[in-house]
Amino acid sequence: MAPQRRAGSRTPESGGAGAGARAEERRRLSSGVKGSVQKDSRRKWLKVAFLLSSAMLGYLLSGSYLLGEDGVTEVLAHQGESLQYKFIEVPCSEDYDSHKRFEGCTPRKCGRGITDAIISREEAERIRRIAEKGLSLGGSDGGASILDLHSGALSLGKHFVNMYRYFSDKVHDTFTEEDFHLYRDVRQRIQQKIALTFGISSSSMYLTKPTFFSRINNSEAKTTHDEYWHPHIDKVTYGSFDYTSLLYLSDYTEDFGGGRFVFMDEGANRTVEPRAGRVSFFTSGSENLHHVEKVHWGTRYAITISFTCNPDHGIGDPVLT
Ligand SMILES: O=C(O)CCC(=O)C(=O)O
Ligand SMILES: [Fe+2]
Repeated sequence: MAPQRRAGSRTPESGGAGAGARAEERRRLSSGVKGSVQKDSRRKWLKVAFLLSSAMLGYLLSGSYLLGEDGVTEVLAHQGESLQYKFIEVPCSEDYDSHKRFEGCTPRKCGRGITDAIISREEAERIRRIAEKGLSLGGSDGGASILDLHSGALSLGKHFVNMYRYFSDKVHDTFTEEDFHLYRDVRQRIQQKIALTFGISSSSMYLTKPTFFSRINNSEAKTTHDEYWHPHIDKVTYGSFDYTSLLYLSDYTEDFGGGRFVFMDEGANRTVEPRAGRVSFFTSGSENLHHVEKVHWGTRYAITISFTCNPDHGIGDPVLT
């Protein structure tokens, strides 16, 4: 080591006064060695700490976890991955206690599921075309337009119209029976997946309203109906919902930027990146508080299909009227 080499070159003495000098030199050498050992071990620890923190940062930035302003952001489903099935159980909130309970349907098990395996990309594209056709009749002045095939509600400027009445002459040229069959088929498959996941009978749950296509772009909001980004609880917002499902009809980062779905948990945001054909479903109480990020560019299409346990709040599949 450099200090020893330097000291060694300066120790030619022997015996007498030289002994004291050597003792002094040994002490100096020994303290030099100790100092250098200490420095060495400090360096080693610094290296270990650096490697550990780099590994941690790498992990956090690897795409599954990111540190955001509100703590940790975890991606539950990346747009680029095809997910067979993923389920995350969360404790049920007490929200269901303040409503009439329907044993065998009202959630006892709560959580979130995501699957890319029950609706194909081709089917998603066909459904998206239904949305495009319908919404081409109207559309909001702001960034969020909806079309509800059941009630006929369609965004038009700053309001809604009943498409079946307002565009009665055009509706039959716009949609086909096949479109409505596809909706029913998709609704049934999602309903079965939800029933299987939560251990309930598919026949104990009913489609409920509103059930709607959404089209979102980055136009400035003109009315509160355009403000889709607020955190909310579906059971509070929509009343009858017990199980919410979302079928995505376009792709995050390919068709639009922003617009991820975010579960807002204490200390963590958990996101679902939209992917055409991806179904995300969850129990509708406050255990699944969520919001949609603002869309920065492009156009985002999705459809909300939800279910209730209360037969009085059930609706039939949309029909071409
Ligand atoms: O489009 C989405 O991802 C979510 C929409 C939503 O939260 C809702 O319809 O209640
Ligand atoms: Fe919602």
